[in-house]
Amino acid sequence: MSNINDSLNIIKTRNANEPEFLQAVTEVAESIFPFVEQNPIYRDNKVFERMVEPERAILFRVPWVNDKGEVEVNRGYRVQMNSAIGPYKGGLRFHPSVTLSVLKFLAFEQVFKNSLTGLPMGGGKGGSDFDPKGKSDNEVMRFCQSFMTELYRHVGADIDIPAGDIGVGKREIGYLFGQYKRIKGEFTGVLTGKGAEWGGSHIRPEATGYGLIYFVEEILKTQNLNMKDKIVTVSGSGNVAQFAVEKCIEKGAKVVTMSDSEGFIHDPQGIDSEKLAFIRDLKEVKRGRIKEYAKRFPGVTFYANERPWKIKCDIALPNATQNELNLEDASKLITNGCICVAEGANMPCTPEAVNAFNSSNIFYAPGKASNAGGVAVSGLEMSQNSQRYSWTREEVDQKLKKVMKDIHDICVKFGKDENGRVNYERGANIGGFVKIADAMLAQGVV
Ligand SMILES: NC(=O)C1=CN([C@@H]2O[C@H](COP(=O)(O)OP(=O)(O)OC[C@H]3O[C@@H](n4cnc5c(N)ncnc54)[C@H](OP(=O)(O)O)[C@@H]3O)[C@@H](O)[C@H]2O)C=CC1
Ligand SMILES: O=C(O)CCC(=O)C(=O)O
Repeated sequence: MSNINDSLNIIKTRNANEPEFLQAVTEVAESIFPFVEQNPIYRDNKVFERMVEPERAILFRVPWVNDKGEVEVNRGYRVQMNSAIGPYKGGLRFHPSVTLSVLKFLAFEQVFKNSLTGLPMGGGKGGSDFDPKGKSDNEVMRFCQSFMTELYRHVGADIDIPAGDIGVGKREIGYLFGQYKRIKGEFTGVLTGKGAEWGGSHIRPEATGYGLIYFVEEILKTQNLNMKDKIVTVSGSGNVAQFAVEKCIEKGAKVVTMSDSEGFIHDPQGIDSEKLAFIRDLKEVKRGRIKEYAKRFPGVTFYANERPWKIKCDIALPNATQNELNLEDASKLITNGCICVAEGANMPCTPEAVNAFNSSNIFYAPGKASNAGGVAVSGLEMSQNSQRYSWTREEVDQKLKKVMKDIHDICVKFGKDENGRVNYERGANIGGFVKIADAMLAQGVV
């Protein structure tokens, strides 16, 4: 029988040019290999070796015409990673940093995350190196139409159901959906994150940020703590960050930072609902930069090209992008007495930072568990679309809370050590793995 560590070496050689993908795979491998060794049926059937190979990865040309009448060409992708427990499901990212490696890491994480939600969803991810920043609505529309003109043949309500991610929000989902409907001549739930008036679920825009805070509350509960009066640092100012901040305010916590790719603002008075409304308008309508906040509100400092982790806090929520919190940042958080770091973004903490957290008293929640609320409500959107029915805000919110609590329970079940301390990283990785692995075993070597 082959040694699972030999397999990791083969995976590293085969994907040598894909650093983000290897980072995600190595992180999972380190948690699950001891478990796989104890359960040789997974090792002998090469379940992990199969899981790291996408079922397919589609790469395509996306030509479009800008407002000056010039032709532009971008690259589009869809990575269909694993369909053992349901159709492929995962977001689309439009950002200049998108590569096959980035999308493979995101698709791989998505497989585990979707499994943790308890809903029947496989994992995938897609996107493009297109940058929506600075583009007109018409340019974004033409790009989305061209993107879907190829993507439509690979997706479908029971095949692969994309959604939003960085650079893809309600506007882009609308243009993508419109083009799919025009080409196929059918109104189906092929995308999630749709407007509530045309098939979207209530609470989907809020779900990732709200779910993150529900998960943090579950962690705090284990220590008889809650969110009230906690100082929170947040990175990002997009979808996930905005709704995480909204829920923190509702729970009585004080959020003192937000950021974008140009730097972060520190508001020692705290971001209240009125200030958050300013940020929402700035980001969703004006599509402006976070530094405007420091010009608008007194007592606020803008730190250009810096990240917020040096600011003292009880809870840190990295909600922007991958590898935005490194060992130096982690050491600062530990020294400053932070209690909990919960990832709203996918893989925002480097492996060195994660190891530092897990060796300290900080509770570290990996994104595949703590940010799963978004895709969970996407799964609920799919159910509502299938039934041609729509649940109320309250109903969806209750279901979201239950999913986040259940994920917390899974992390405790698989992550508790002999001293009773929970390693959420190990818990999420093993908990996510078992369900997919068992489905793969049941379905034979495919
Ligand atoms: N939307 C969802 O439902 C889910 C999202 N996630 C993850 O959450 C994270 C944020 O996504 P979302 O809020 O949807 O995306 P948005 O596009 O709405 O917002 C992204 C935010 O992160 C900042 N950002 C993006 N790239 C960088 C970078 N390279 N350096 C610094 N800041 C950056 C953006 O700043 P700027 O505007 O300057 O680029 C912006 O503030 C991602 O990791 C995503 O994968 C996870 C689960 C679900
Ligand atoms: O809602 C979805 O399908 C995707 C959400 C997503 O991309 C993610 O969880 O990272």
